[in-house]
Amino acid sequence: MRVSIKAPAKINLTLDVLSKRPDGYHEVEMVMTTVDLADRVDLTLLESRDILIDCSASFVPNDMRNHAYKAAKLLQERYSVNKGVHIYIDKQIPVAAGLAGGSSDAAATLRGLNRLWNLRLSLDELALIGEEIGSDVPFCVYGGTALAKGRGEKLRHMISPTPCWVILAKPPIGVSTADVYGNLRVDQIKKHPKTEEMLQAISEQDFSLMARSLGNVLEEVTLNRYPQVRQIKELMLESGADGVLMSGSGPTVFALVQKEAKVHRIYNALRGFVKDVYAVRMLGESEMEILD
Ligand SMILES: C[C@](O)(CO)[C@H](O)COP(=O)(O)OP(=O)(O)OC[C@H]1O[C@@H](n2ccc(N)nc2=O)[C@H](O)[C@@H]1O
Ligand SMILES: Nc1ncnc2c1ncn2[C@@H]1O[C@H](COP(=O)(O)OP(=O)(O)OP(=O)(O)O)[C@@H](O)[C@H]1O
Repeated sequence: MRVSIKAPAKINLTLDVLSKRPDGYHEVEMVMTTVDLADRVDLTLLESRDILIDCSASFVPNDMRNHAYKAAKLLQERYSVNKGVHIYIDKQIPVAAGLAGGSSDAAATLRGLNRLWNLRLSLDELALIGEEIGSDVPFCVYGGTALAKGRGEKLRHMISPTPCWVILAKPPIGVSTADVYGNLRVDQIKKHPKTEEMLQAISEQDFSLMARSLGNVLEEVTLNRYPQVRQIKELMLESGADGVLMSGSGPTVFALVQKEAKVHRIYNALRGFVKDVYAVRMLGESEMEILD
């Protein structure tokens, strides 16, 4: 028996940091949404309790360090499951990019194993388990669009933003999320994003307000360290993007574009500069489908 699950990337439309917590995490307030750039996670039932993992990208760990492996192990132990699984990840989302690729693979594994192992858990129960793997995993369990608080696990689900194009460009550097948060001085943040305006833009389906309300306090940390990220932002804006922002801790930068006619121009301008460029659509929650 086998199930295949779509594991989409996320972008942060806003990312604000409110304080540093005693546990080392940061209290955040951020608006996240899924986009149509996705890994595929194939789960094949094993009659033994083995958890085996393979990935199409050789540089992704294929052992207990993989977030999908952690998800399977946690579920198996928590619910005393006497079956196992072979996990295959067809990697399409760039790694260590600020797009939550590993978190989405873990979330897809939770959703898929819920079916494969017949656990009958709710999405809320899966999200609680996801919290133990990483701060972005609960959001990835549901997908769609949400306001996230706490360390990222407290979610308020929202309708999807008005449809638009998202052009993603990743420079050839990997960024550690822990390093970026570690280099942020919360008391010295110059400009906090206007989260309320972003929420209004989404609920009123106002594209131009959404493009104007983009903001991410981690951007300054990564931009100062990696000038290529700033260059990509400038190139996107010069080529006609309606709004531009770094996603998560970076280094991926995304452009929001309403008119399809502009997409090719921006895509081509970026391809002359970096290899990893994608033009995709935002995803609604109904598209978080199991493939077979
Ligand atoms: C940057 C974002 O991707 C935006 O969505 C998330 O805030 C990070 O989510 P993530 O990669 O799932 O993060 P985790 O795996 O939970 O944490 C990685 C590291 O990032 C830092 N971290 C993460 C989340 C948070 N709210 N505060 C933090 O300070 C911590 O140092 C932590 O050790
Ligand atoms: N299934 C997986 N896919 C990608 N990376 C994984 C996976 N499992 C573990 N990792 C490890 O996690 C690290 C971060 O990868 P990932 O692609 O999830 O980062 P990210 O997109 O920056 O995440 P986030 O946006 O949540 O901070 C990588 O260095 C990789 O070694």
